[in-house]
Amino acid sequence: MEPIITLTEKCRKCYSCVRSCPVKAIKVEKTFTEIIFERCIGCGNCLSNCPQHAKVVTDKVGVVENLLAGEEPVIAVLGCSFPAFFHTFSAGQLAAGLKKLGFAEVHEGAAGVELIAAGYAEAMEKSSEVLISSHCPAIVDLIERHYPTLIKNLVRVISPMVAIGRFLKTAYGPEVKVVYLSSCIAAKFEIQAEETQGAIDMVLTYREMEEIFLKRGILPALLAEDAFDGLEPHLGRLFPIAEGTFKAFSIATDPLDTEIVTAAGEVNAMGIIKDLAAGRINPRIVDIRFCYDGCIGGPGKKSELTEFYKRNLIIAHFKNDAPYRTASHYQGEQKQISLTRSFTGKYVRLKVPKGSDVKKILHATNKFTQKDELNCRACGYRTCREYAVAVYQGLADLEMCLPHTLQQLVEDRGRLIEKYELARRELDREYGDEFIVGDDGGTIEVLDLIKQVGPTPTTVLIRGESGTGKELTARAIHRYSKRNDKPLVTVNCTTITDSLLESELFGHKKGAFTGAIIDKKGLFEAADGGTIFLDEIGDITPKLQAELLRVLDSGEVRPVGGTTSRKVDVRLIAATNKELETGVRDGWFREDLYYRLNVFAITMPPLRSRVESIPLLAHHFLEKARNKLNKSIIGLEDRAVKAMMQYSWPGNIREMQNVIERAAVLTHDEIIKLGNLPLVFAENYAEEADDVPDLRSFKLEREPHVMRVEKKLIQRYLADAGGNVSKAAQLANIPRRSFYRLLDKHGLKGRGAD
Ligand SMILES: Nc1ncnc2c1ncn2[C@@H]1O[C@H](COP(=O)(O)OP(=O)(O)OP(=O)(O)O)[C@@H](O)[C@H]1O
Repeated sequence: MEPIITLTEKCRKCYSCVRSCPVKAIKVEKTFTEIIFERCIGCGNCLSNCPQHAKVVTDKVGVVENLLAGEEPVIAVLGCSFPAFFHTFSAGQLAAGLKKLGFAEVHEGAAGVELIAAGYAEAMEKSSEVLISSHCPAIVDLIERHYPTLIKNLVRVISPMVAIGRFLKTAYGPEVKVVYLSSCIAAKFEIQAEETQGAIDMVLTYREMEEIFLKRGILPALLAEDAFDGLEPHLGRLFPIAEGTFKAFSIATDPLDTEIVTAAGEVNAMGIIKDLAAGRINPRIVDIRFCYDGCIGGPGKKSELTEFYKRNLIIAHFKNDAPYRTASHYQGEQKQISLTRSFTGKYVRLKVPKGSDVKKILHATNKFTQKDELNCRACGYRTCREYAVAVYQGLADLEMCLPHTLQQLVEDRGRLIEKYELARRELDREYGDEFIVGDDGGTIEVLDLIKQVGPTPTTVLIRGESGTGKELTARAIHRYSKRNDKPLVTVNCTTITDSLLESELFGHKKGAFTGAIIDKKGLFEAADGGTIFLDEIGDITPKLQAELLRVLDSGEVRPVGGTTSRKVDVRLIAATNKELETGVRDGWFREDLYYRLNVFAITMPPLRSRVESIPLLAHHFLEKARNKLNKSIIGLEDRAVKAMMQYSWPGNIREMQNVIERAAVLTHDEIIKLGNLPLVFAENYAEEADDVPDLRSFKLEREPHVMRVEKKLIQRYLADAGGNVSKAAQLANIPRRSFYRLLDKHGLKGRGAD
């Protein structure tokens, strides 16, 4: 099983892994991304950079627990960077904790560093080639899989981990199981490689080890120190820090030396590998580690600690004496173990696209000219061309191009709005007739104008507040015209973005702008022979105003990006709820276009000035709602109609249509009542309706009742007080003088104080 797996259900295709993978070993599937292991170098970038934690280390905790529960002895080897991870207790306490878990012995991987030091010294002495250190498994994989020409430069010596594994299996016996603890993910890949397998049985990250301690309730900080086993290392302990390799291998370095070079971290490592592959540099030896800060910065590191602090921890461990108890089988003359290894070219050639293939993919993501290639890197590739190649090779998909996807969204939105408008009009047509209802003076005047201008080719400007019936009027003009067997194309100038509107109206040529994948005809051409209705004309940009004027004057349209024009025969009807005269004065509307449009103007009166038509309109919309909702509603309550006549209708006829449809939905009766209308209708109505009783007559009616009750009360207080006025006033809790006044008012008499 591969050491890293993708939890496909967690992957959200954010492309973080694609962006962070230095060798583009991530394949984009339909709903998740996947590692291509033939290309993967095990650097762990995809693990550390996945915000969803969808890329995870394959769980080996259970496997190690099973080993510990088995018959064979299990040895733990601590990678050289362990002091920078397990820093809250001593090395001896860590050894005690591991033994408590059931490990037979605990060794330091630093001993493996010292086992291979001689191999490096020999290579330095004998080789005439540039040497590249081979202890970092990510670098070995990088060279084997991506820079095979550098294989000859790799030092033919095994890594410290493999060295200690081979040593233990020789000295202790082949039955022993060796578990290596490390911050390195690539080590998990290394133990599976053909050239190195068999030395180590399992690699666990420090984090996984921590998990086992927690699971088993072992707190090393509370344990007494125990001794390490095996060979006690010295300089090998410095191996995980920058330049530590040379120190551990006893190779003298100097900062001014260009012969002995160190590089750590992805950018530096990739840079130096490229330099070496291109033959730009020729040092004697290069020590390369893929992780920043060397092995103390591996993917399984303690990220809350700084590099400096971790360095200090490594140096402190180097200087301190950890307890050691070296068994006899590790002492004296060592059995010979093989420290050399070979390397294999594992380069997988991906299919190379032809120039035309790349071009096709670039076109599919709206890149027609060099300027369109933004090289924004949002897809994770350095250039649009590299990305196009990756798409060709199946490593990337078209959606990964962010500017293209955003553009696509804008266009889809425009198309959806257009479709919505069409559907809305279809519904209007289905559920309502096209007739203009109303018998008030304003409506009759509008109908007369429609009849007059309809049959002519004259441009018409329809003005009026929103919802007053401008579009309905435009449709009526078209119906009265000689073009009524040809299309009426309606365009709402505010629902389409400015940039799209020009191409929507006049069409565009392929490649005219990002997104213009094919030639497209405009709506003027679609309306040829018929009528175009431009709603909300006051909202178009000055640039479009100029183009529209040109089309009206010349009767020719020129597609965006085109060089030739085409004659069209289109009648224009425009509508606006804006004060175009103010626009001309303030400069946002062209004067010449204004005069060109204002040849024949029809102004739609607001509903509040068509009060006489409200009952007619109300019944018209009730009929429409009844059909639409399939409800048996026979009429409107008088009070509801009166309330509608008192209302000011800021949203005009459209508002009325909506109010009645809503009331038809709400009512449980066959009649729409005042209570079915929005509250504001009832509120207005209560204040102004004429069947509310007159307040003055109410007062007059009330008075005799009040007098009768008042007289009875006074008589009762007098009776209770035995006729004594002062006492009666006290019982009534009013001043004596007031009580006398009430006695007078009702013609009663009482006694003075006794
Ligand atoms: N006189 C009328 N008779 C019947 N229905 C009408 C009348 N006037 C408007 N309507 C209806 O009211 C609704 C709104 O009308 P329309 O869309 O024509 O208004 P508009 O002025 O173009 O609105 P906007 O400026 O918001 O686009 C439509 O459903 C229309 O059928």
